[in-house]
Amino acid sequence: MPFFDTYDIVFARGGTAACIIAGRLAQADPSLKILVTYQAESWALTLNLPARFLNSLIKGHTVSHHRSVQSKALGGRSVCVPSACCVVGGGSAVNFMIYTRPAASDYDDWAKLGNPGQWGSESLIPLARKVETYQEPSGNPSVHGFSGPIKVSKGGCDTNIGREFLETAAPQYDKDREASPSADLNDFQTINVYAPWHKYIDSQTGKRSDTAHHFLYNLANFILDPSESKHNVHVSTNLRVVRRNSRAIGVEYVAREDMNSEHRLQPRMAYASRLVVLSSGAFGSGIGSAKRLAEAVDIRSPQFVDLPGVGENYNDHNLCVTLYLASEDSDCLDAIFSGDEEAIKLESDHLNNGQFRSTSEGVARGRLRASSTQTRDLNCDQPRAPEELEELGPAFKSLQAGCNLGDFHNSPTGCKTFGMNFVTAYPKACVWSGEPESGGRISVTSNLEILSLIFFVDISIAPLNVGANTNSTALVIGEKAFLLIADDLGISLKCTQATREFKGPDV
Ligand SMILES: Cc1cc2nc3c(=O)[nH]c(=O)nc-3n(C[C@H](O)[C@H](O)[C@H](O)COP(=O)(O)OP(=O)(O)OC[C@H]3O[C@@H](n4cnc5c(N)ncnc54)[C@H](O)[C@@H]3O)c2cc1C
Repeated sequence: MPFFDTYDIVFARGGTAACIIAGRLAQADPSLKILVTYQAESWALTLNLPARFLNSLIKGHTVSHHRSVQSKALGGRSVCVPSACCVVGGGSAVNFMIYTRPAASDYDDWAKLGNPGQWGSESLIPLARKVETYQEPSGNPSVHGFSGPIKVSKGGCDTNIGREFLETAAPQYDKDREASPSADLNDFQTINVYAPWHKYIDSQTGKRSDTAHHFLYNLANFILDPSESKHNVHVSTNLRVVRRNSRAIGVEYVAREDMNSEHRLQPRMAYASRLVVLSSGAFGSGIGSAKRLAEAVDIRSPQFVDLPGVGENYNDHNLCVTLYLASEDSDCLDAIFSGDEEAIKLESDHLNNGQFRSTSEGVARGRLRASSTQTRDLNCDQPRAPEELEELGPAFKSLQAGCNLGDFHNSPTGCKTFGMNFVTAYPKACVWSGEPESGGRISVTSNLEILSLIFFVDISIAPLNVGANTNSTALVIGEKAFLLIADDLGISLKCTQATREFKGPDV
């Protein structure tokens, strides 16, 4: 016999964007009963030591690996695309913490696609400021925020290897571009400069700054244990969105406390009286073309909406990592990556501040389709136009030149370069194609007893990929969605509820 609970708002999965929305809603109206569901037992609690960011990737507990079909453009190889999986805070809890924002024109392109006034840079840059505390006193206040929950800093220290790169790469080997330790690559305008990358790291605590810690765990009315009913914001494990006829009515889940009890794996039903928010990142949303999903081997669950464009314009972003021999005294993370406990202890508070330039973004395209509940058909092959590859060429070359300098750190075997791809989005206007003016909202209001809306909010609603890493855009989407949802539900934006520094069992 299942248990039943009724909440005002139920989140199916809680990644970067979802934690912002849940946290802001709880702050705006502390009486709201909110449930955030996610799968399995991974909390962001123990993932906030920056220097160990590769651990979450390697272990595979918090990241799923999607392998593409073999691609001619990659010489017959396939790429492996990691994606946050089964962790509260999603990508913000497991990603590489690199703070890169897109050009303002990227957001303006979204507006031009039929979303005027709501999704251009004029509306979104204030939200990018709102979400952050930029811990550089020299930061330009027209583009950076100084009182938001997410902390951005240099990560604690400059490295000798990064300094040397800046001192030699541009002046000697890439005379077309400047190098400046103080240039701001994240002012939505600056391009073509060598400068340090900032990180989502709090310079005061030395810890990762993720949305789980700064929007959920620190809420005064948040608890880990939903059986303490006086609290209003809960997180629970293992879920399945349940629908009745054409409506989402809530989420079926297995509660944390049931995992080890006699009720083990007994499903509970969490009804949503006002809203279900589906926020599963680029690989998890489960929406798309009805025809394609019907073709998939074992996907039998009925669809809420038929959105044929979804998945057909997958964009990845490329990151070129150049390997070279460095002198023994270089600051690096090798000891930490190889598990040296002493080095881990020493470095526990700070991620070294690597400084390198990434190549152009968003050049590989393809498609991403569910082929069963377990597998996805990820194809990164088409169209990878020759002119796009040409764009990458000079970037590869200048990276190689910059890293293979006789007077810098010479590699006797020559420089080896390899490409890495990380998940960003499959951004063919999956939600906006239906209702551009509604900005990410799909209304399923017919004959409702309980639920009025289901809201899809994550990086996959971006109608075009951005020329940057995507966490900053997921943060902005979260802030924007909060405003839209609050407006829909008639929630006042006046914040009344206190937040606190999270004092949980972290590292
Ligand atoms: C390894 C890695 C490194 C990255 N590095 C950077 C970086 O340095 N800088 C940057 O700006 N961006 C980076 N990103 C990208 C950035 O983290 C994402 O763009 C951002 O997190 C997207 O937010 P979202 O809210 O759309 O979805 P997510 O944060 O991905 O949240 C989706 C949620 O759905 C859940 N979920 C999805 N599918 C399933 C499933 N099948 N079962 C159970 N749960 C599921 C996940 O647990 C997660 O909580 C990185 C991403 C990865 C994976």
